[in-house]
Amino acid sequence: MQGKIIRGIAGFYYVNIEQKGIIECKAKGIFRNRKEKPLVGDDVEIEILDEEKKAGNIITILPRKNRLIRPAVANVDQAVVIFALSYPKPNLNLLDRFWLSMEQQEIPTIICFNKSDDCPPKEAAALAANYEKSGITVFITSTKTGDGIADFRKALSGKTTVFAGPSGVGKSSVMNTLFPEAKMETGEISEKIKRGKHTTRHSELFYLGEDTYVMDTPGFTSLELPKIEKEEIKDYYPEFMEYRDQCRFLGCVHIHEPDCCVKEALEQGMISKARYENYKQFYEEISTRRKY
Ligand SMILES: Nc1nc2c(ncn2[C@@H]2O[C@H](COP(=O)(O)OP(=O)(O)OP(=O)(O)O)[C@@H](O)[C@H]2O)c(=O)[nH]1
Ligand SMILES: [Zn+2]
Repeated sequence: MQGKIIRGIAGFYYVNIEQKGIIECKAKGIFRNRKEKPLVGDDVEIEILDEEKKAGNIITILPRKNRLIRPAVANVDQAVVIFALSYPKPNLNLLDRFWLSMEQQEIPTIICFNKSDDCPPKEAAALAANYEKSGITVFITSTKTGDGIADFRKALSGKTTVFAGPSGVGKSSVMNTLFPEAKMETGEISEKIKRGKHTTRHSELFYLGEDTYVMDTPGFTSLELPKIEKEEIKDYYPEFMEYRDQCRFLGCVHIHEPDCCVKEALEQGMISKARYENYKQFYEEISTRRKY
């Protein structure tokens, strides 16, 4: 029987089986011998030992698509970074950092700007456009009015998604609004998520029905840039792509070089100034970091 590990505590792994529920499993000795440790998010093959007690054994870990270190989770389909449109004011530098860090790990990332009820629609649309121009998917939502929730929900359906965002942007509210039935099934999802966040360090997936899983990560206020070369950062900016072959220098990083088409596009307003300024800052940050 096949399922997914949703949490692991003290040698027990809790495996969710579609239509059947959660089975408490032990990992058989073979894994310990091979130093192969099951991870939250792993798809596993299990055998049921006791139907009534819902107890079983993990027999095989199916091949992992990917794994994140922080939070520790396997088989992530995508990440969602949530910011509020009003309060706390969106920190776009942090947003771009997060996006860069996820993309570098090959995890597709989408953006959710919440609290649209508290922001002039024009302002929200302009902000979203900066990212959409770069080929990034943006959802604008409000848990107060329900704006954008149905579309956002579709984007999560059937996937395993890691949520991240600073404290107070409405992560718990969004999850509760997206999946009210999960709230009923699992008790207070927001309470559970909060508890997981503040009192324990282990990661936990929440099953929201129909092969849909989410994981909340602790609200972050800063984020170290991933370990990449400064010359590589530009490759994570899809909006630079169409210009890069036109720059005078091969391998132009679009900062100090003459005849740089990215800088020209910036001056003509084709590229978001905020995104570019963050790019420059990341470049400089990595340059100085490499001196140490
Ligand atoms: N105006 C407005 N307020 C919202 C919206 N969504 C959430 N809030 C409010 O924002 C505050 C924070 O919401 P939470 O859901 O607790 O935010 P969180 O991101 O989970 O916060 P942490 O648990 O601290 O990480 C609460 O007072 C919510 O009522 C929204 O769409 N519009
Ligand atoms: Zn250039």
